This record gives sequence, structure tokens and C-alpha cells, in this order.
Amino acid sequence: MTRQPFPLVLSAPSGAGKTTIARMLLKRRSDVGYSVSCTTRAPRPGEVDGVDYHFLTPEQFDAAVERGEFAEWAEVHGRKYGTLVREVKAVMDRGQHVMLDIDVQGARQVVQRFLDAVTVFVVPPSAEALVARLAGRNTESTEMLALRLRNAIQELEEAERYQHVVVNDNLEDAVARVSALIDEETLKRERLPALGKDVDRVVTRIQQELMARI
Ligand SMILES: Nc1nc2c(ncn2[C@@H]2O[C@H](COP(=O)(O)OP(=O)(O)O)[C@@H](O)[C@H]2O)c(=O)[nH]1
Ligand SMILES: Nc1ncnc2c1ncn2[C@@H]1O[C@H](COP(=O)(O)OP(=O)(O)O)[C@@H](O)[C@H]1O
Repeated sequence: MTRQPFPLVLSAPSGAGKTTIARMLLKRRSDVGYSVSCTTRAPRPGEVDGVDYHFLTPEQFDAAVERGEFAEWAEVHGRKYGTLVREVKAVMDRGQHVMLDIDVQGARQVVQRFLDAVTVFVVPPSAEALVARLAGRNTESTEMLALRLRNAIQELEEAERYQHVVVNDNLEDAVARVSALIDEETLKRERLPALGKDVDRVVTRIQQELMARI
């Protein structure tokens, strides 16, 4: 239970490893919950509707846009993806930071809507590693692989807009780094103000004691 839950935006070019990092963090940290996005792309083998994504038809997606159900949405690699307002609210109502695995266009919308959002961009250690990881995942057709790699160039250009950039070379190190960032941001928002008040209280008491001695 976190007193001041914030949205944690995780973006990366396809294949850099952000979904892997997100899943590991969610297993390790009870103070972080996941916002399950909607998408019009087809499920990959092993992906579960309602767990990995809410898989919608283009018509269902557009209807949800019309009804104003998305906190943000964007077209990515030729498919639509969106964050449901109710997903974000449900996680925050449980007192958890809400992890958003979203693209750079979505991130721009989120930082305008949620001023306290923390943004993290995950980069691969090298171009070769990115290609090898994406190809090694074996989820994309040759055309989709090429499109995702082409889009990676523009996505990487957005990295400087993010508050934090994490290199996903060694997976454990990358997870530890994002976890440390969450701790740091929690500290800034929750413990520092409380510490400030504590110091104020103690200083006031000491001043009163000194005055009493004069
Ligand atoms: N704007 C936006 N982007 C999303 C959302 N969900 C996923 N994405 C992004 O869509 C892109 C494609 O995701 P996906 O099809 O799962 O492929 P992957 O990135 O190769 O694993 C990634 O950049 C995701 O971060 C969402 O709700 N909104
Ligand atoms: N640090 C890492 N070292 C080696 N392989 C990794 C690392 N992180 C992720 N991977 C692998 O790279 C592939 C792409 O990771 P994934 O999390 O699906 O990326 P993204 O969500 O950014 O598209 C997966 O097969 C994953 O197991």
C-alpha cells in the first residue's frame, strides 16, 4: 500500500526488453500493479486475453475511443493500443503504483494528463542486441520485424524526453535499476515531506527548550 501512487511509464523500442522487465518487477514488488492495455493486434501464442492485453476488434476499439474510455491511445506498428481509465484507477485505488507499458506517443499523453507520472525509457545495449532479441523472440513475421526495427529509430529519438533511461544489458541489473528508481521517487513524494515535518517539529522543540533556559 502506497500513500501516493503514481503512474510509472515504461517505454522502449520493440525487443529492448521492457515487457520482461515489467513482468519481473510486478512479481517482486507488491506496491506496483499493471494496467492491462487494449489492442487490436492478434494475440501471440501464450498471451491471455485480459492478462497480457484486452484483445479488441478495430470496431470495439473505436467504440471505446468514442465512449472516452481511454486515458491515452495511439497507433503503433499499424495497430491500435490504449490505456483504459478504469485500469489505471483500479490499480491506484488498491494503493499501488501503476505500471504502463506504452509507446512514446502514449507517454506524451500520459505526462500531460498525470503530472506526477514517472517516465522510464529502456534501451538495448546495442543495435545488434536489439535485432537479435526481437528476432529471437520468434513472434513477428519478417515484414513486422522490419517495421518494428524501422520504428525503433524514431522511438529512440524520444528517449531524451524521459526522466530516466535504463540500459537493459544484464537483465537483473536493469530490473534492479528500475526498482531503485521507484524507491527513489517514492522517497521524494512520501518520506521526504514527512522527514521535513519531523525536523521542523524537533527544531521547534529545541528552540523552545533553549528559550526556556534564558
Ligand atoms: N500508446 C500505447 N502503447 C501501448 C499500449 N500497450 C502497449 N503499447 C506499446 O505498443 C508497442 C507494441 O507492443 P506489443 O505489440 O506488445 O509488442 P512489443 O513491444 O514488441 O512487445 C510497444 O511499444 C508497447 O509499449 C497502450 O496501452 N498505449
Ligand atoms: N537483458 C536481456 N538479455 C537478453 N535477452 C533479453 C533481455 N531482456 C529481454 N530479453 C529477451 O528479449 C526478447 C524481447 O523482450 P521483450 O520483453 O519481449 O521486449 P519488448 O517488450 O521491449 O518488446 C525476449 O525474448 C526476452 O526474453
